[in-house]
Amino acid sequence: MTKLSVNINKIATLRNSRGGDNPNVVKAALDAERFGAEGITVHPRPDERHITYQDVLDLSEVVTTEFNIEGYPDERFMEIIKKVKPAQATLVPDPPTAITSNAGWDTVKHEGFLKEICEAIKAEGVRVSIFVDPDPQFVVGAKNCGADRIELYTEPYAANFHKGKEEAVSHYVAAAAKAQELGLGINAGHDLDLDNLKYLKEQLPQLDEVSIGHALVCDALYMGFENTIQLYLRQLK
Ligand SMILES: CC(=O)[C@@H](O)[C@H](O)COP(=O)(O)O
Ligand SMILES: NCC(=O)COP(=O)(O)O
Repeated sequence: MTKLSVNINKIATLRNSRGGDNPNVVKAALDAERFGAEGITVHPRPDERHITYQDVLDLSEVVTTEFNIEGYPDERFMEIIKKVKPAQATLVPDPPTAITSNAGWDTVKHEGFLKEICEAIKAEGVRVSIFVDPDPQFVVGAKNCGADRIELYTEPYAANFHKGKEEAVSHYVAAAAKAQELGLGINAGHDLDLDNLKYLKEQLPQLDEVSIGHALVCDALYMGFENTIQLYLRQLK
């Protein structure tokens, strides 16, 4: 079974745009869970452009499905992971100025750093997922770093889906096979949507979790939050 983790970053983007508390991210998370979401994902970035560190603390008090906190493992990220102890921490290599996540880790080059981070997070009883491009060498590297799971960076899949879905998904099939061989859990995320999700799931039936935010929130503007979450869940059945 592949779980749908709803990333609520963009709810916070809308809230921050007016400086108030509407929409309220805690309400959005609770509603998402009520509508069927099997996890809540947030990505507190150093500039707090959307999810703030206070949001993370507030959400940790109420989220009852899997809470997944994504981010670059700097001091502040590690501090919040140790304080909140979410179900999962997903390590992303984003520099502070990145407009969004645009690559996975080079887990070979950064093995020493990531190994220390994985050890520290796992010591807190938190599952560690490392965000990687669909390259078997980086999957092996994630295993060597001590990760429990990988998260396959699916922007290239989404970008090429309409040009040729078979070719676009082929790298992910190979990377997922390597992960399964190594006993790593398999997550996926970034730019997944109602067009490309079902095929990814069909080709990667062993997916543990997809985390989806931007397209889902955009779809919800037209189709409603509850209906949209139900539509995404149906792509995973
Ligand atoms: C790691 C990942 O792909 C998502 O968390 C992405 O980083 C979303 O971040 P933004 O919502 O800031 O675009
Ligand atoms: N890890 C991916 C994520 O949480 C959401 O990415 P996106 O759907 O906002 O592109």
